[in-house]
Amino acid sequence: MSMEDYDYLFKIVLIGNAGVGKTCLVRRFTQGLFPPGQGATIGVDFMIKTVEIKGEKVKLQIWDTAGQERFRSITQSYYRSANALILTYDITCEDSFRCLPEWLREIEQYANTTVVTILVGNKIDLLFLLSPPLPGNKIDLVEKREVMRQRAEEFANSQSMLYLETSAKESDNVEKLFLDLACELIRDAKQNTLDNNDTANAMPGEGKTISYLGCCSTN
Ligand SMILES: Nc1nc2c(ncn2[C@@H]2O[C@H](COP(=O)(O)OP(=O)(O)OP(=O)(O)O)[C@@H](O)[C@H]2O)c(=O)[nH]1
Repeated sequence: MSMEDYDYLFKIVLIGNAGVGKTCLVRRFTQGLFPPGQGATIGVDFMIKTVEIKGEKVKLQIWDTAGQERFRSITQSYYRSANALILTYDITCEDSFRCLPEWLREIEQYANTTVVTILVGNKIDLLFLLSPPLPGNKIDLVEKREVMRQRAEEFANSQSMLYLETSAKESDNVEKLFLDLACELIRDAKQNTLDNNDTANAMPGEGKTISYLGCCSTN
């Protein structure tokens, strides 16, 4: 691959429980669609999208991993070279939130110390579900959310992660998710060049912490 097509190349890996919407987030961002009847990912899959940020071409290599436990040993091997991880859960599924500490242990064990991690609560379009109204009744609004935003934000803060809520279905915050990550990675890369410190080749070690990331729009 020639360096001429882009200024930066970053590898982003999506992880999280099965069915939380990782594939749909990737498809929405890379292809602009919400795939109907999306089947479970087998092993890993990847897509590429090049974006332009402040006049610089950024090539994003996006790896979508299977959430199912039986693929864990395959997917773990993709953590190491990731520049960023998108840890995804489903805001309408408490179970997918409760598994987050388990995912964080995986990150600590397999990812690079310099990896940028963002927590994403997906499916915000399911916040309210319109149940079919009975004749003469008012339309019912049903709260589908099982994980309150504040709780998720507090968890993300405690783990020094950014937090974002998305809908792959309605396209809410999906562009923002990937573009903010790209901005953060560019900033890190520039900082590393300044420090003359090639963290891209850093080896994972014991007792890692997850690096804090600020967000493009806030700086
Ligand atoms: N309402 C709603 N449904 C979604 C959204 N994102 C994904 N889904 C649905 O959730 C189901 C699982 O989506 P996937 O993208 O396959 O989930 P995944 O996390 O990639 O699952 P694995 O590949 O098994 O790890 C599918 O039925 C999607 O249509 C969303 O933003 N809103």
